[in-house]
Amino acid sequence: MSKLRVAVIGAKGRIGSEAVRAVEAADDMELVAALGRGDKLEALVETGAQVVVELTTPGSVMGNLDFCVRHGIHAVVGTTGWTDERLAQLRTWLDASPETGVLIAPNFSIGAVLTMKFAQLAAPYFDSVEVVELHHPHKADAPSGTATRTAQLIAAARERAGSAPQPDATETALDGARGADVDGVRVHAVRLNGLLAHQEVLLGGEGETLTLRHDSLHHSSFMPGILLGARRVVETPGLTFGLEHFLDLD
Ligand SMILES: NC(=O)C1=CN([C@@H]2O[C@H](COP(=O)(O)OP(=O)(O)OC[C@H]3O[C@@H](n4cnc5c(N)ncnc54)[C@H](O)[C@@H]3O)[C@@H](O)[C@H]2O)C=CC1
Ligand SMILES: O=C(O)C1=N[C@H](C(=O)O)C[C@H](O)C1
Repeated sequence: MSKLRVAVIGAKGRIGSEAVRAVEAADDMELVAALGRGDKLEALVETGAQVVVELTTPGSVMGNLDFCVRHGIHAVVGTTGWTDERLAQLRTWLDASPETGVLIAPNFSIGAVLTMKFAQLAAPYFDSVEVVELHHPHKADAPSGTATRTAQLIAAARERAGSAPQPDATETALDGARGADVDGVRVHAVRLNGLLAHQEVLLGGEGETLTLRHDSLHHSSFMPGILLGARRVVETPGLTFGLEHFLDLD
C-alpha cells in the first residue's frame, strides 16, 4: 500500500519539530516536506503532499490554509487563534474545493480531548465553573485555544440544560483579576517556566467541588492525535473542528 505523503509547516517550532519526527517514524507515512518561516509553499505541490500538518502562528495559518485548500491539499491544523470570522472564511474556501478536508484541533492530546468532554458533561450539574490554563512562558496567545474551546463547550452545555447564571458577587476588581469572559465562563491563564500545557476545570456546587485536571508533560502527547488526524482527514471532506469527531466521542 502506498504511503500517505505528509508535509509539516512550522517544522522548526516546538511542536512542529516533534511532528516531523513522528511522521518520519510512522510506517504508513512519508515526510515529503518540512517547511519553516520563509520557505515557499510551492514545495507542497512540487513534492505531491497529500496532507499538511500546520503548526505555525495565528498570523501565518490563514495564508497557509488558503494555499493548501486552493491546491486540494488536506490539512491538520493545531495552530491557535480561531475566531468565528476566520472559520467562516475557511468554510468559504472549502466550499470552492469540496473534496478537500481540514481538521482544526484545539488540542491533539487524548487527555485534553477527554477533559473537554468530561467538563461538558459535568457543567450543568454545578452552580459554578471556571477554567484555569497553565502553559510555558513562550506561548504567544492567551487564553489557550484549548481553554477557549473548553469554556465554549461548557457554556453551550449549560445553555442547553437551562442552567442559571453563575453566582458572583464581585463589585470591584483589578483589571484581569477575574480572568477573561468566554461566553460567560471565566478563563484564567498562568504562564510559568517549567510548565508545558496544563488545564484545570473547577466546578463548584452546594458543599462540594470537582476538579478536572489534565497535564501534557511532553510534546509527544500530541503526536498520536496528529497522526490520527492525518489518516482521517484525507477521507473527511470539509471542516472538522475538534479531534473528538475522529475519536467517536462526539
Ligand atoms: N493543537 C494542539 O494540540 C497544539 C497546538 N499548539 C499550537 O501550535 C502553534 C505552534 O506552537 P509552538 O510550536 O509552541 O510555537 P513555536 O513558536 O515554537 O513554533 C512555530 C513555528 O512556526 C514557524 N512559522 C511561523 N510562520 C510560518 C510560516 N508562514 N511558514 C512556516 N513556518 C512558520 C516559526 O518560525 C516557528 O518555528 C501555536 O499556535 C500553539 O498554540 C501547540 C501545541 C499543541
Ligand atoms: O502553545 C502551546 O503549547 C499549546 N497550545 C494549544 C492551545 O493553545 O490550547 C494546545 C496546548 O495547550 C499546547
